[in-house]
Amino acid sequence: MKFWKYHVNGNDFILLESSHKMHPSQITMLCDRHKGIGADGILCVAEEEQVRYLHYNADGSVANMCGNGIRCVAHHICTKRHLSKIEITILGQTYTVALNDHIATLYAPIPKVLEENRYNSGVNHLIVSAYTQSEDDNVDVVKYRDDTHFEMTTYELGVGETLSCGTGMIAAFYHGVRNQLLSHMAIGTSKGGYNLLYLNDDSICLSSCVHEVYSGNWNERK
Ligand SMILES: N[C@H](CCC[C@H](N)C(=O)O)C(=O)O
Repeated sequence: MKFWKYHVNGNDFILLESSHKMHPSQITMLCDRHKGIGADGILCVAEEEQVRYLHYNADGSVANMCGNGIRCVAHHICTKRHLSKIEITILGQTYTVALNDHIATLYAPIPKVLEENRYNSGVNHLIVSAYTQSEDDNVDVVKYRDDTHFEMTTYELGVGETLSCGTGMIAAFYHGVRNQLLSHMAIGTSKGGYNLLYLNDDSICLSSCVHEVYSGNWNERK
């Protein structure tokens, strides 16, 4: 089966044009960085009139949303269909992504505030200043540098530490704005690179470069 390898700021994915459910053992094998292709997750894209996709974490679990993965899907489809904007559905929720050259902008709804430092920006994020373990949340260790800059390290459910996280960026940015630590536009940096974030009346824009690294054939073994 043909696959494409994508990343946004080092959060990397194997993209498959397939609507078949995958078995966890196939997922862990493909995401294995020594014995497989190697990735933080798999994006299974069903190309109907409305583009839908499923996001699998490297451990085989399903993620409800991924701010970086959805921008890789958008890049893939927009490039193929010569579009500059697309709507993509993941588990019944539809998001808009715009593509300008290789820069993808996700228009995400304002995160739900679950607790003072817990948000749902598609998936749950706990915003902390020093690492704490959580079974139910992605954990973002955030340092707010000044009112337009913050730095973040994310420990993701189903993956572990990643080089960047889109929904984490959105949650950390919104937390910063709510607590008067950030203005309505900021740059969020993680080990893998940076995003530009902007707060509108009813959405948060998240912009960064998407990279298609290579494509190849996966030899499915029985
Ligand atoms: N890397 C993703 C988040 C995936 C979250 C996932 N690991 C989970 O909650 O299961 C992002 O860019 O938003």
